[in-house]
Amino acid sequence: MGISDVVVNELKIDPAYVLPPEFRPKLVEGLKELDDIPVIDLAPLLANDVKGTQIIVEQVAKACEEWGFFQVINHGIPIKLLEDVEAEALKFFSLPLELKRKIQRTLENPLGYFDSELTKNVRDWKEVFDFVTRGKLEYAAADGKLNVQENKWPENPPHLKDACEAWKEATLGLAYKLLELLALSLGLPATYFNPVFEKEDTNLLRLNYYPPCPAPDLVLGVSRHKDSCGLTLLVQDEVGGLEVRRNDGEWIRVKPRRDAFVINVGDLFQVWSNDRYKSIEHRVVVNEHKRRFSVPLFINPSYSTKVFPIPELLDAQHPPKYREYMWGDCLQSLKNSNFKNMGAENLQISHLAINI
Ligand SMILES: O=C(O)CCC(=O)C(=O)O
Ligand SMILES: [Fe+2]
Repeated sequence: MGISDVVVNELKIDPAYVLPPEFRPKLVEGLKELDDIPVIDLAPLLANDVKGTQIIVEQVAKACEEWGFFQVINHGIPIKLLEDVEAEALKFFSLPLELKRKIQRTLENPLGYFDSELTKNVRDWKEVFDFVTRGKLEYAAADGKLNVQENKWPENPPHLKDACEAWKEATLGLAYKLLELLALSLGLPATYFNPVFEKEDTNLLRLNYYPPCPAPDLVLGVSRHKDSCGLTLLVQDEVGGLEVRRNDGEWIRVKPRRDAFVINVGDLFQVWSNDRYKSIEHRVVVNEHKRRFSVPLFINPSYSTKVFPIPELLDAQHPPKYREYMWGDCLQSLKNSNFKNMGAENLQISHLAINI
């Protein structure tokens, strides 16, 4: 029995949470807070200032090339909407487990409450509540059968749904503005991505609740991963814990800002941009004393969307680096691997890379 096993036993932590030593977080020491991810001020965009918006587009391009992550401020979304979501979420996550499990995620329907998500086959120190922004997911499975997965709202607290719906409306508006900035930053027409996301999107909104943890050096709130989606818009509370892997391999803590959204491009933008933009690994460190909340919105296309490098960005010097894949396959693989240990990685875009 190793030292960490003794600690795990003494702390009575389920070993399913405990990371292999090479993936454990370094706490405090080694934290590079000075080198923070870029912060982009959206005020000129909201004021329809054309010149100012052009500067934002350039900032977005640079941030996506260098970091894959940035924060936006002056985004126009009232903080009150977030406070309402957090207050209702706290009421929900404080309920006894058996009540929360009434709307538990299942293999058939991945929406609702879940406290046993796996990332990289290790259990995350978190509880989540998931819902899709369309109210339900509807798609034809591989055998042609129609699959319908409806949102599951708890009876208690009664206002969770209203608070989440108001948040959803506001953040979807911001997401569409960001998609336009991303299109422009790649030299494409502003509305290039709209058709991909307007029809039958599979957007997911998640409430992440990270309880205090007696052994934050042995576990993670979310293990290292890349978001397979198009775009993630995330708000976090003041506790902090989100870490982003810089291109030299160093983990950088994102300084929490109440007035900001943390934005990252997911795997879809890496493939569409043919590697110009990178989907970056990130993880969540938990806190011994404080609980933490975060609310990510994952912007996803329709189930049947075919994903491949954008032809306008390719030429003889820039041949495609990825084979085409269907977004729905990715979604399915992710759903299964989050739910149980498949003994292998879920579908990654690196599996689709063309070796040039
Ligand atoms: O809680 C956070 O800050 C990040 C969560 C995350 O990366 C995810 O849910 O994909
Ligand atoms: Fe993530």
